Amino acid sequence: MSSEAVTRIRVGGTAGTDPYEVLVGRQLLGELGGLIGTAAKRVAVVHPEALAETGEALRADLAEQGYEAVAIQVPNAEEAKTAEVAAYCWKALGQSGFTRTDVIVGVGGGASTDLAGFVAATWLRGVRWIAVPTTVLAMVDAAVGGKTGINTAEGKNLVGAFHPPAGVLCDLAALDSLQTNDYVSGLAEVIKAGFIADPVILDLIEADPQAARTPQGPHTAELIERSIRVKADVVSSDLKEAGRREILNYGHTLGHAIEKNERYKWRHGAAVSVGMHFAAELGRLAGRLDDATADRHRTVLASVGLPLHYRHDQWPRLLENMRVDKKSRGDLLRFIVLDGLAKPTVLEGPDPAVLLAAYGEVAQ
Ligand SMILES: NC(=O)c1ccc[n+]([C@@H]2O[C@H](COP(=O)([O-])OP(=O)(O)OC[C@H]3O[C@@H](n4cnc5c(N)ncnc54)[C@H](O)[C@@H]3O)[C@@H](O)[C@H]2O)c1
Ligand SMILES: O=C(O)C(=O)C[C@@H](O)[C@H](O)[C@H](O)COP(=O)(O)O
Ligand SMILES: [Zn+2]
Repeated sequence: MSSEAVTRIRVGGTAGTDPYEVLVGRQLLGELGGLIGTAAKRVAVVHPEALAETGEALRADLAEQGYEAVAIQVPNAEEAKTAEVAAYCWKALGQSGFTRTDVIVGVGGGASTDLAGFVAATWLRGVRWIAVPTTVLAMVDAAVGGKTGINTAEGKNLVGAFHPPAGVLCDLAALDSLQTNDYVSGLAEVIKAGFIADPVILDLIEADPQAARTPQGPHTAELIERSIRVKADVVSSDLKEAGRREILNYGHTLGHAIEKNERYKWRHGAAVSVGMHFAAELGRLAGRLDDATADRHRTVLASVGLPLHYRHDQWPRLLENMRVDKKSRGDLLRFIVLDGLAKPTVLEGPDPAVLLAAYGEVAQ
């Protein structure tokens, strides 16, 4: 992809939802004014501490364009996804007289865009918002599809709303300042998209895993765009997770349980990586998944430096945590597993002995 090229990926527009575009390229912030539109008087830029300069530059730019622009700085990472931080944002909006025609811009990683989207979904029962994701994970997954939310003491993303953005601007230049572990964490969702829908993603990573770990890798834009297309396709057909959208939860049942167990100090992608390893072993032991595809999980995840294992003594706590997973129905645990490469399906109420055996492969 040349530095000038912009890829536009359409999302939604079905079943009464408004369509929007995900733009992938460089120097995309010129698109922001058009997305905000002329009805808005005020714009709130929600950004994490790590992007204080970016947030302020955006605010100043919007102010120059004539908007009453405020920057709302929130904590980095999962510390932003709390009721207290949401309340802080509501207060800032209230104090600036934010009305239904005004617009929120959520800048940052998935934690920031989840929070900003949730604040947009709840303020005045829903205002327009635009996502400016700045991590791989937020570009390929969190900022697309309208799942917004925060965590509670009882679990991950337990409070939230489906509230799609009006547009998503993925400026690849933002990735240059990411720490390596944050970059790599995002690759877990890229690899997820590979296993559930687009195996070319896996081929591209396997061709040069070291290059895939950096924004300078030759396939960065293609990996990001392919993953976005997977997500866009799924959420366009099932925005509110009535069925098919559950496949995007591959690896997340155990992954979210690990995140809660670690008090959200692990990156989401790292936990999902262990969760995908577990889901692969579960699929294998349930007689669904062939050995080669199950083994491929270990090799491709490990090749980019993602974790495969978790503490052996934690199974009872993880099992407890998994009960509040959103795919659970009553006491029935439900997992996404693969029937084969790119053939995701639901495994309902697996035998507890099979679950334990699958965890045995992951435990260390
Ligand atoms: N809504 C969804 O559909 C969806 C999908 C996947 C994940 N998520 C959520 O996304 C979150 C994880 O997102 P993440 O992996 O982006 O982590 P993150 O948002 O926690 O960001 C990681 C760290 O990088 C910093 N950062 C962000 N952009 C930066 C940049 N360009 N340069 C330097 N530092 C930067 C952040 O401030 C943070 O400290 C989790 O809360 C997860 O639940 C949501
Ligand atoms: O968009 C979805 O749907 C997903 O499941 C994508 C996941 O990567 C993401 O982590 C999502 O936030 C998990 O949703 P949850 O409903 O299990 O909280
Ligand atoms: Zn995820």
